[in-house]
Amino acid sequence: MNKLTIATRGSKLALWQSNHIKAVLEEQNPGLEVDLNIIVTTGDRIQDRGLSTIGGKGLFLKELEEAMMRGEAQIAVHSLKDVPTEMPDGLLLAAITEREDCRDALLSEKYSNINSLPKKAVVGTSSLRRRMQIEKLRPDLIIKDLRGNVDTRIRKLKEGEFDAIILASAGINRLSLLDAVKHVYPISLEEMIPSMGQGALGIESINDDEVLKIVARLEDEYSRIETTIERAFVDELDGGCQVPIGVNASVLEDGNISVKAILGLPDGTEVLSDSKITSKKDYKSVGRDMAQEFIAKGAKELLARAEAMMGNE
Ligand SMILES: NCc1[nH]cc(CCC(=O)O)c1CC(=O)O
Repeated sequence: MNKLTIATRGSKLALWQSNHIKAVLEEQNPGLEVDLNIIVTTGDRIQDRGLSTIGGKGLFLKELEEAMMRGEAQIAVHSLKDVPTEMPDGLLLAAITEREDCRDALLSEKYSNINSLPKKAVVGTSSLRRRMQIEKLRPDLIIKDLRGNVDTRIRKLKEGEFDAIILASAGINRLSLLDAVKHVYPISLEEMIPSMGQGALGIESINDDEVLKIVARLEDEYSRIETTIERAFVDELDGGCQVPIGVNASVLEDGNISVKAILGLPDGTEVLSDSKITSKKDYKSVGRDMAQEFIAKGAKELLARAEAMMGNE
């Protein structure tokens, strides 16, 4: 094989990620030429409504997957957190890369962390998961919807529409935006649990031995273990990426795994959360087991109520 095409969205972050994988693949496979096929997805086109109100899974993937099915690309590079837990027939989540910082970050021109935000400060996020957790920490803040790609969100912060916004650290680091905003505060996992897969790239591939062999070298063992737990948890709860669920698994220095999860109402008034340390040998079952414990405590009912609230927003 001497040529491989990556289907990619055209946002700065998507292009950075795809170009990064292109560079790694070309380095690992001398003689291989990798090119990008840039495609506009439904998620990119719909900018006026909160994505959480549109519903539907995989809004950022559909057109990329269709291009792969038509043979116009062999792989797609995604932020793993945007990849639904169920893959379409014929396509595989062939590799999961080493994680960037998986935490969320608070960005502000005025305040250096969550505690120093004054009462009624306006915080921007369109993520129900982030909203739920910031409301739980600081019910006195005002949360306002914030859509758009990373650049747009930072511009709106700088224009003064918000006192602070929340973004994924991974996106900020990849786009070298640490200096674009005065304060970038990484929110600890104790304060805010990230989304499943946050910080990792998922390489989606056609089911072709030659392609799979090339892609397999992008795989990171710990990243696969951690995100397998996170994705199993969300899958068992039937949640997509637009639901208020935070879940994180982290392999610790001693080889055990710390797992934390939270879900509830987007206004933070009712949440279920849990954290545990588990052995690495249980990684295939721990996500589903933990989800079942949440379900026994009423998680499904809570998520149904969360969904009903979203519809009314
Ligand atoms: N929701 C969009 C999205 N998908 C992936 C990232 C960041 C990169 C990552 O988490 O891997 C972002 C931006 C954000 O949430 O701030």
